[in-house]
Amino acid sequence: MESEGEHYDFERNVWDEDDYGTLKMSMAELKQFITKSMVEKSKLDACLDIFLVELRDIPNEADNKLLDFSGYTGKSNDKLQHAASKLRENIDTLLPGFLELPTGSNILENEKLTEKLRDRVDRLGRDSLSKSEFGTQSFHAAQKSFLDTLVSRYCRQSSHGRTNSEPAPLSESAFDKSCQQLGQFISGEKASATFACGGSVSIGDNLPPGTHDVSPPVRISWTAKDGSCEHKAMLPVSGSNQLSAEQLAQLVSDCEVARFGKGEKEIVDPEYRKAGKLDPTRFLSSFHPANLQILDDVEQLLAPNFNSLTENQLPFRSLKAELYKLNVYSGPDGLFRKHVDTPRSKTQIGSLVVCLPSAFKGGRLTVRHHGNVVDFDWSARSDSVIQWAAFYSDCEHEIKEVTEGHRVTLTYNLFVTDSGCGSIPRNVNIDPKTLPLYQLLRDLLAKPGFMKEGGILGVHCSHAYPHASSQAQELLPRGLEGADLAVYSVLKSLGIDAHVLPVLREKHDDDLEEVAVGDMLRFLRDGEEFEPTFAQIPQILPVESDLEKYWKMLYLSRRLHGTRKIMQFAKERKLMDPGLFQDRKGNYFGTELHRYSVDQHMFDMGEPISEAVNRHWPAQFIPGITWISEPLNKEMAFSYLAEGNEPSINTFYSCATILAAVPPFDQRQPTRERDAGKVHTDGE
Ligand SMILES: O=C(O)CCC(=O)C(=O)O
Ligand SMILES: [Fe+2]
Repeated sequence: MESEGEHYDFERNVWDEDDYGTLKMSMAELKQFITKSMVEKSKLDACLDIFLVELRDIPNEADNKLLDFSGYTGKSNDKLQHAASKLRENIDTLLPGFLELPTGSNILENEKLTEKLRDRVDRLGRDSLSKSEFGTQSFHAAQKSFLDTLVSRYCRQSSHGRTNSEPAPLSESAFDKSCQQLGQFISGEKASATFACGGSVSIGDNLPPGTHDVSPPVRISWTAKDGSCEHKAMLPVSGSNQLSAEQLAQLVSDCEVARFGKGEKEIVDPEYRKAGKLDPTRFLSSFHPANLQILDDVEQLLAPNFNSLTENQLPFRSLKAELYKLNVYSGPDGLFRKHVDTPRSKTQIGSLVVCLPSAFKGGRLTVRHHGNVVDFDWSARSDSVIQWAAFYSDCEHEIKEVTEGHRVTLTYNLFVTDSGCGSIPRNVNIDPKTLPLYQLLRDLLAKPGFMKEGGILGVHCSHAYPHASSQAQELLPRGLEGADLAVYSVLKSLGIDAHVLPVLREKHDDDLEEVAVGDMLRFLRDGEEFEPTFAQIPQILPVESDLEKYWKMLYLSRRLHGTRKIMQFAKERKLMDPGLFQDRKGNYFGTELHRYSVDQHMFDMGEPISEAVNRHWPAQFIPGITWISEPLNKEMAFSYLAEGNEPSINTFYSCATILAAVPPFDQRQPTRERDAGKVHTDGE
């Protein structure tokens, strides 16, 4: 590592204390030169790849020697010539003047071009040119979506006459502030992103045993006020059923006046709380939140186990709900003003309110936490579904006036218990719109300046998951917890393509960086031109027939060597905002949640990381990510034996991330108000 004050010695390609006069070129010129050179290289490679894919499908007598043109005879030769003329046309389109060929001459006899073709074949590796793989390599949906986002951002930024690196219209500081705000919201033990959540369950008759997401009508029985007899009611009250309407009225009249705690005392004050109550000693209900997975959902979101995991283990924790009261808030003026519930014990973490199906108007529940607000307005569907909300104990909340009907709720105190049994991940029934994060993200995406041309948002998972285990594919994203679950389901509900993917923790390619930065520094000092070097991950992209798009895909998936060092150099010499190179910085993401593997073969110690990644851990390089949280929980990704002075084991680690492809502003879905509904977090 270089410390402050050290400098780079051009001649010896090392950093030392010597100083080095004035620079002939600026960082901006360096960047421009590199971009131009990489763009040209990508354009040429795009033309060559498209040609090679065509060539591969033409029968050739010179077995497998793709570039031995004498092996193509008869019809094959016709096809070859056709492919060649297309190659020529493509090169003339993308790189006019490059070929310097007289019209009519044969492009395949051009030395410069055949050399480039041979280089390209070598680079791709002869194996990958074998029929089955080259050009048709199956591409994961996630990779495709991120590549598309990158390409579209690149096109839109260049067509607006700005360079890639200039800040988007939202000023850089405003953008950073938004991201910071988002980051604070989702990290930390009691992240604001998850202070409350809610959902709904529909009602059905004659359900098969084992139904978890639909509830039968709810039966309630209670003792009369004077204890003389038992009454029963069924909710919802069906329209024409006079009898059940009377039963509901009976329930309301059998309630006692609800009190509330003020200091040490429990008092009655209809200005502050106007409601009826039944204590659990007086009633029974057929409803239990555990039967409908409500408790599991709440547990996954509000009570994940923080930082208490050993590697590769499933989190165990459990949430218990204790029935506290049945309450009725009736029109025209039932209400409960702002208050915080009194925790019943140290292990209580929150409250659960379940609103039984009974028609009413008004009665909105508002929950607040550190300046964030979530509303639960249940009136619209109050007659037909069960609706619920859960929130942390320290949240202030209130119920606005019920203007008509009866708002019947069951309230529960939520406790955490030390151990439970590991739960199998499943679909979550929480409505993302009820999550505090929903509003924040929706508002952010509604700003034209926020990622105006689209972009990629990266969030490191804040909980530990066995993301490199053999069960990882089944576990995630369904088993996401707390803030991670909130981020993922809110993004999805806002129409943003999000995926849980591993990101490689990198060791630096110091040798490569050193050589590459030497070239860059010589350019700065003397204006000496050079060929930028880069890593290519994945080695082969699916060859696009859309030439424009394909070369851009190649360009953006190439990682420039020397980026890290040149940024450091610029920073030390205060040359300019090293952010100019920021958009070339990026990370390697697994194409899916790979299972940890060990390769028994011996490899060269000094081999570039990209080679190891291409061989062991199918990945994609994604530059210019906007990270909004720090990496926390790493797991081993892959290991291999490396041959150096002594053989050693080289291990790479990865972290689980949620990666989101944010479309450009004009392509974002306007957020329609949707019904509170089920969110599938199983991928689609
Ligand atoms: O019914 C509700 O929505 C909340 C009730 C409540 O806040 C309470 O009982 O403490
Ligand atoms: Fe309350």
